[in-house]
Amino acid sequence: MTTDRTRPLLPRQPVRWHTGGPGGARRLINRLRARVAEQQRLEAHRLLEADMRGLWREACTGVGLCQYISAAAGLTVRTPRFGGLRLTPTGTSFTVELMPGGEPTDIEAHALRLAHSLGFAGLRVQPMAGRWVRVVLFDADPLASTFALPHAVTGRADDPILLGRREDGALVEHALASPGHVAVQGQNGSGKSQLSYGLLAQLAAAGDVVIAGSDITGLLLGRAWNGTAHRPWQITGSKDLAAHAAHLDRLVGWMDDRLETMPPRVDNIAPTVQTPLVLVVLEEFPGLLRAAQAKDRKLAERITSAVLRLLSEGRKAAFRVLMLAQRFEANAVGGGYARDQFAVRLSFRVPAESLAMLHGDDARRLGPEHANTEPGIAYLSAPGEDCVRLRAPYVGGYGAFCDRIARDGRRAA
Ligand SMILES: Nc1ncnc2c1ncn2[C@@H]1O[C@H](COP(=O)(O)OP(=O)(O)OP(=O)(O)O)[C@@H](O)[C@H]1O
Repeated sequence: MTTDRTRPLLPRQPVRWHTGGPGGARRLINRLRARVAEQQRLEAHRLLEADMRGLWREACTGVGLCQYISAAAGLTVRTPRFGGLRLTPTGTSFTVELMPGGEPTDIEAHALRLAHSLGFAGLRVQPMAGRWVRVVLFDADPLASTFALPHAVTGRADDPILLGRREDGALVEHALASPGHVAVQGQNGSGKSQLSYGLLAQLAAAGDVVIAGSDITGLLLGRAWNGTAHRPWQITGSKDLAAHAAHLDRLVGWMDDRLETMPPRVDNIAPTVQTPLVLVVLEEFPGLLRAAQAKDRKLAERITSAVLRLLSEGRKAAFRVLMLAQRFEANAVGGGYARDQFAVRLSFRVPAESLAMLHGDDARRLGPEHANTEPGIAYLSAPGEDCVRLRAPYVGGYGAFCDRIARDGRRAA
């Protein structure tokens, strides 16, 4: 038997790598390089994660999203716990455990300032299982790019029309037949007209919708609608304000007829071709009221009371109001009661105070940033949509709107 001790000493052989020839050597080197690259990537990820964890903690403390805990060693700060960082080709996100008693809205409330502290343009919070949420970071505002209104039109009042696109890319729609008047506010050049062009262009062809209303500017309603079935129900211009009051009275009369002739056991008229949904558009309504007040106080009261009646009783009679104003101050739109009647509320760029006025105190935190937002970006509050930020579709210039109405506007029978 040969043991190690008895085995004859052989000359030392050089170590040989079994690489399978020159091609095999290249493969091996490539594998080693890939492994080194992967280790470097993991190390870089670990360092970035540690940086982000530190920044998150500092940012949360900075905005007051923290709890101070008194321990034997002194005062410590607790912030929502950073979990893991995820880097994908589509973006950066990380998980966070909410603090005891915390809600995702606590993070949303400071979204912009937290995102800026982390070096990003914005963030969104996605609830996960249990107390965990995912914080998704944006390099650029997802609503920064314009999107064109598709060429589709709705055929019926209960078909949804497009209001805009949310930050996550989902489309926000609204069926006019669903109960609820629509309020739109925004400073000059903030995007009210574009939104209105889009809404009216989508509805212009519907057989069971009449687009009526008052427009002192004569741009949204009026000339563009010549030859359509809608035009006789529209009044424009600022010369004859009494005509606006008379026209609104006429619409109230139409509503009253419907309420009086409501079939038994029915308390809500469903729009049909015979009893169409009447969309009463009030373009720059505070301007109409101001002009009427300057002329004759009684005229302003008459206009206010007609609009109040349309707002408070219109829903049952298939009347909906779309009111546009720079600011929805109570005294500018016919009082706080009038303002309360709007279920769907959209705010383009407005001062922070105006945002809270239309969307409630919860919207106050969004005010400073929204006061400088780009044209076309709005906050929407509606049943099922709690102060959602969206981008309204872009129709094009005024000419493009006129072309759409000329092409799609329902013709008089
Ligand atoms: N949804 C949008 N997408 C892209 N650009 C928009 C959008 N809305 C508005 N804009 C840009 O902003 C400009 C002003 O918009 P718009 O005329 O709708 O504002 P407005 O609030 O109606 O202003 P005013 O009260 O002066 O009539 C448009 O000409 C367009 O360039």
